[in-house]
Amino acid sequence: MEGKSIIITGGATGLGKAMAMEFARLGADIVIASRNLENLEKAAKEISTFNNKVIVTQTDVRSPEQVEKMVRRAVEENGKIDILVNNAAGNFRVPSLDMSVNAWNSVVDIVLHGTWYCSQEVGRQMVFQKTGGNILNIGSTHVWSGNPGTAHSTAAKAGVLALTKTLAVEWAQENIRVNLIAPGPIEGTGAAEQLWSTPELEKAVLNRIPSGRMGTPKEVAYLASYLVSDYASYVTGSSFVIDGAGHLNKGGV
Ligand SMILES: CCCCCCCCCCC/C=C/C(=O)SCCNC(=O)CCNC(=O)[C@H](O)C(C)(C)COP(=O)(O)OP(=O)(O)OC[C@H]1O[C@@H](n2cnc3c(N)ncnc32)[C@H](O)[C@@H]1OP(=O)(O)O
Ligand SMILES: NC(=O)C1=CN([C@@H]2O[C@H](COP(=O)(O)OP(=O)(O)OC[C@H]3O[C@@H](n4cnc5c(N)ncnc54)[C@H](OP(=O)(O)O)[C@@H]3O)[C@@H](O)[C@H]2O)C=CC1
Repeated sequence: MEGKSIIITGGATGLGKAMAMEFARLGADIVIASRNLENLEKAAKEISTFNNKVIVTQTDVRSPEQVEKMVRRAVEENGKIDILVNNAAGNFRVPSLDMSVNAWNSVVDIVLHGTWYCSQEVGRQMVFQKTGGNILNIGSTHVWSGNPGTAHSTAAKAGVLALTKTLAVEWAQENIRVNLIAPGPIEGTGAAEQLWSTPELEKAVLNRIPSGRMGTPKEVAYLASYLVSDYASYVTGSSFVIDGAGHLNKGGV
């Protein structure tokens, strides 16, 4: 990945940070983008231990203007963009019947609209560069299994899956690959804080995973590294589940 310029939204924490660390270890220059500047700067220090260029940009992906600024900054600093990882997301548990309009909108805005704003802006830049490139979206297995309590996130991630397939077909002629990773529960992440913060919930989640454990951020980062690398040069429009067979487990008798 030497010389590659990579933007990772939500790159200061959880899976985003794990991907940023692994891509940096492999030689890439990294741009991490999210809202909390303190988190961004702390993560940048860790990522830069690999001696690469690490840029932070305080960006709310719900704002097309801020996304445009993020892309301009990445191009000014690195001269180009090779890879975008749409990882930023919001989620929390709330019964559908109690969910406020604002609660629905905040998650759909971050997950679906944010992914779209970033993809369109970066896609235009890649076409302008005439270099091709690739986009990796972070989805979720709950698109297929459903997940009571997170209707906003489930619906938005389903939109991201459909967008992945559509852009892969539309932008293949521009040599832009678009793929998706669908993780199941991964330990030590924002999802853990938001979705299984009590021992009871954690146990319920673990009980549904045939592999008997949650995934680790590094395991997701390794899959991401393959997908954004040239080893995956003929892979586009695909989604990759990484969940210890969790979404296949219907309980049995
Ligand atoms: C059995 C357990 C289930 C196991 C499942 C296993 C499968 C795993 C699948 C996981 C898939 C996806 C995972 C993830 O995406 S995890 C990402 C987690 N990280 C984050 O969420 C970090 C970022 N989050 C946030 O910034 C916030 O949580 C938020 C998304 C809310 C956005 O912040 P913002 O500042 O924009 O929003 P507000 O605070 O102003 O709130 C907006 C409205 O939303 C209402 N709200 C917020 N939190 C809750 C809550 N916990 N319950 C109910 N409603 C909530 C808030 O009240 C606002 O609405 P109102 O104005 O009407 O009050
Ligand atoms: N961990 C898991 O088990 C699973 C995770 N996923 C997906 O993996 C990805 C990473 O999740 P995870 O690491 O768990 O969670 P985190 O909470 O650690 O990461 C989410 C990141 O998104 C950023 N973010 C949230 N809202 C915005 C916004 N409006 N603009 C810019 N950045 C934003 C947050 O930073 P800030 O708040 O500072 O903006 C944060 O860094 C997400 O797409 C999630 O849906 C999917 C399935 C399972």
